Amino acid sequence: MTLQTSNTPPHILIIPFPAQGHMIPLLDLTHKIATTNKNITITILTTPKNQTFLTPLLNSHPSIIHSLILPFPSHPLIPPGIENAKDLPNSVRNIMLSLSNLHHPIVEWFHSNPSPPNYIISDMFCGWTQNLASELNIRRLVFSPSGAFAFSTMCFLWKNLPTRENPVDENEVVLYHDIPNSPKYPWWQVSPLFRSYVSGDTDSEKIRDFYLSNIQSWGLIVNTFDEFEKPYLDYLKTELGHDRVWAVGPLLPVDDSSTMALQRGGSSSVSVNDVVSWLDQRQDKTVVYVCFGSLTILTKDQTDAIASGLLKSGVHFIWSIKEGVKTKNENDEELDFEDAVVGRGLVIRGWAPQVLILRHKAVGAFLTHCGWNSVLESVVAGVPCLAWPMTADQFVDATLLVDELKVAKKVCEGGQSVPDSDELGRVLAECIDGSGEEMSRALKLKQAAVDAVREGGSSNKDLRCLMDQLVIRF
Ligand SMILES: O=c1ccn([C@@H]2O[C@H](COP(=O)(O)OP(=O)(O)O[C@H]3O[C@H](CO)[C@@H](O)[C@H](O)[C@H]3O)[C@@H](O)[C@H]2O)c(=O)[nH]1
Repeated sequence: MTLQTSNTPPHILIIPFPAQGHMIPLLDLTHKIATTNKNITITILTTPKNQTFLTPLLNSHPSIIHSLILPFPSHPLIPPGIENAKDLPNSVRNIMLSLSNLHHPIVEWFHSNPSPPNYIISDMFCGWTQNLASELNIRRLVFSPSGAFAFSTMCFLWKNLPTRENPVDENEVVLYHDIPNSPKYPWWQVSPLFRSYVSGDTDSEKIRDFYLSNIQSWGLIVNTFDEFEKPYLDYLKTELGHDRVWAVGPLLPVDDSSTMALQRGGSSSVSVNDVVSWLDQRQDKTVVYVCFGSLTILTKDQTDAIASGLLKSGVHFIWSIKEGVKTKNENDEELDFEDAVVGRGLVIRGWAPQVLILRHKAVGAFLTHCGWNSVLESVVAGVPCLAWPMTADQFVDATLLVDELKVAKKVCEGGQSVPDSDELGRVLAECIDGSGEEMSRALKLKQAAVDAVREGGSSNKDLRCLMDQLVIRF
């Protein structure tokens, strides 16, 4: 590829995927890039309903970062007004397909721009931007909000297209034979995006093309760090056939009182001061934080089992949950769960200030679905996890935490599974009694994460190396 050259500093077009677990880390990366090189110009592509998520970033870097707002392309299966997976969690695949129709509007914008971008950095769910970058004669870097292990499994699946011998056996094992440690998972734990692939189907082939395009991208930026996932980062370099793989994580704001930290992915639905003062009244490492990310919708049975497990455990807890939870008192009368646990539990309906909660010294464990951002946030906080992987990359993430690094215990698995509330209550009580070895390992891992992003640390070096490449190559 012969690139256009210019004397002006580079201009980067950032294309996030509209789901909180994807937008949050890419916006964190954008913040880091803008902080590292103040001569750069950055444009972030968004659609009208997602633009508010950019506000803290635009306010922090008004002369560097700008937004490009394009209408959300309609899709027959996405109701009008829905532009973010958080509002329709099962729509991720359709949103991927729909967003690819932004190709032409972006080409038009590019050609009308006096200083158009020299690079695209786009989410791994926006594989269509690889063709876009080729057409514009610029380079694309794919951003993985998932870890290197998870990204490796996705490359493997879409390249090799493993199938089942018995097409109705959900337990048939998929062996990722060339990935380090030769991991294997039953079919039902394989990415649903891959499981929905039907050879020859137009949309399925588009999704496959998106993933194969990720593999062809000029560079790969992963929200992870060397000490956490080195074998998988090395594997990716071999697999992609080049060294332009940068591990720049954990991409978390360092200062938790900054607006960037407090408004990650949305404003808290409760007063942050109230949450902090509630936590301040608890002893160190006695509170369990419960949250399953931005997309999980628990069934009633799951919600009831968690509520009952929390009641039986006797632990202090914060539970961030979308739906309301009911329970019964000793007279068998129904009441709001939050009213039944006053003094012991805080129920946050909506959006919780997760990073701030995890970093509070009162928090001793995190019951999580193992979404990659939650994983990194717990690692940075030094909080051991109780893992309940449900879907997507979460089984792979749980393997890393539970089996490889041993900083978590598995309590349940599967998006439809319902834990036994007695057992859950017992594990919840045990996890904060100080007897587990997970805590000391979690503290060591925390140190490694903190060191990675420190001046001279592996992620800090990778970020600088990435920035140098962007400036020099341009
Ligand atoms: O009340 C809440 C709930 C969530 N969060 C934040 O939202 C993000 C959630 O991200 P993550 O933990 O990764 O979960 P998901 O939202 O489920 O993320 C999707 O995207 C991730 C990155 O690819 C994948 O690892 C997950 O499996 C996938 O479900 C985290 O930063 C949380 O701190 C809050 O701040 N408050």
